[in-house]
Amino acid sequence: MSYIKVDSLTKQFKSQIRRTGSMSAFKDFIAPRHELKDAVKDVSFTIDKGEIVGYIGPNGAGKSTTIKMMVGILVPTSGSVEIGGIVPYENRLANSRKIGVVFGQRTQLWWDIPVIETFKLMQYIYDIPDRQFETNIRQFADILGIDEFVNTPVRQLSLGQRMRADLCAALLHNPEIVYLDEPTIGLDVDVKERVRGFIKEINRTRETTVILTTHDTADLDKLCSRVMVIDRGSMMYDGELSYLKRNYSSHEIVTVEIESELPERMLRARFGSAVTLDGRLCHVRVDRERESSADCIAWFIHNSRVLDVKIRETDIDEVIRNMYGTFKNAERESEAEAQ
Ligand SMILES: Nc1ncnc2c1ncn2[C@@H]1O[C@H](COP(=O)(O)OP(=O)(O)OP(=O)(O)O)[C@@H](O)[C@H]1O
Repeated sequence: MSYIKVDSLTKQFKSQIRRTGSMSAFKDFIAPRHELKDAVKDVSFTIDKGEIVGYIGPNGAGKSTTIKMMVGILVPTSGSVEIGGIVPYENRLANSRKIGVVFGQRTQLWWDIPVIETFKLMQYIYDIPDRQFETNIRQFADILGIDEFVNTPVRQLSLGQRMRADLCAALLHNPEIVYLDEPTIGLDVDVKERVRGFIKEINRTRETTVILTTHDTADLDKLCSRVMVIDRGSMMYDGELSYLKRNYSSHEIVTVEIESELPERMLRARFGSAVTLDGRLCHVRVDRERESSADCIAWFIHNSRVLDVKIRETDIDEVIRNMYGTFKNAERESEAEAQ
């Protein structure tokens, strides 16, 4: 049976319509006009216990609004949410014991006190037994490497240190679900890896359900096999990440390091403007409709001594743009057929 059930969820916000023309500001002040906008429109999905699901979409798509209804901060205009038998916005206290939340751009830690004191406050608020508290701190400190700054006041932490402390704080009470909003934004590569490793480990060992919003393709690759894509409030896709990438990723960037530089003329003759040169590094934008990365690499191997090869896939925002473009074209075609 599904652990999270979201059914026909809709949230409308009232926003003011601004007039234009003479005296518009005055008219807006005297007689404001409003309209209702759907931030989330008829969204339905279910999630099983222990799943890691990526919830992705462009800015303003409706991700945070959905999450806010799932954590109980916002009440839906219509539709429903049920999490482990609890309706979050009707029973916020019971729901808050089940969930942990991390927002990459904000912190829930107390700014002026050392990290460990913040953790102790969490222990008090959630009434965490000493043994659980100590075991968790030890385990989280090991994976996240927080020992070195656990006595430092939060305001003196770097972004990467703060994010690790935030993750730790959000999981001390053993929540059944964690909502992670851009947990790796702005972090360096090592810290990103630590954070991803931690999320994976918590999911594997504790069966914690993870709902992750991110614009970082690597987060999705490393953590989620299932993604839900929302755009303009509506669910566009719910399924395998691999399917999405296979079908809507238009290109890859192949970077080849060669032992000695090739003549630019020769590279242009083969790849045209798709190649960018950076000394012995050649970056080629491979259009997947026209050729494969393997063909591109084979050409370099044939014409030079190749030292290293890296392939970078299309980022997730572009995948979504491509998907959205395909849907729009299909819509236009079916409208044309109907006429
Ligand atoms: N309190 C509010 N009042 C009015 N409109 C709002 C409110 N909160 C969100 N919106 C609008 O609802 C839409 C969805 O916003 P939401 O924050 O859910 O998007 P998002 O997908 O989380 O975007 P981002 O990736 O930028 O965080 C946007 O058009 C936003 O302007």
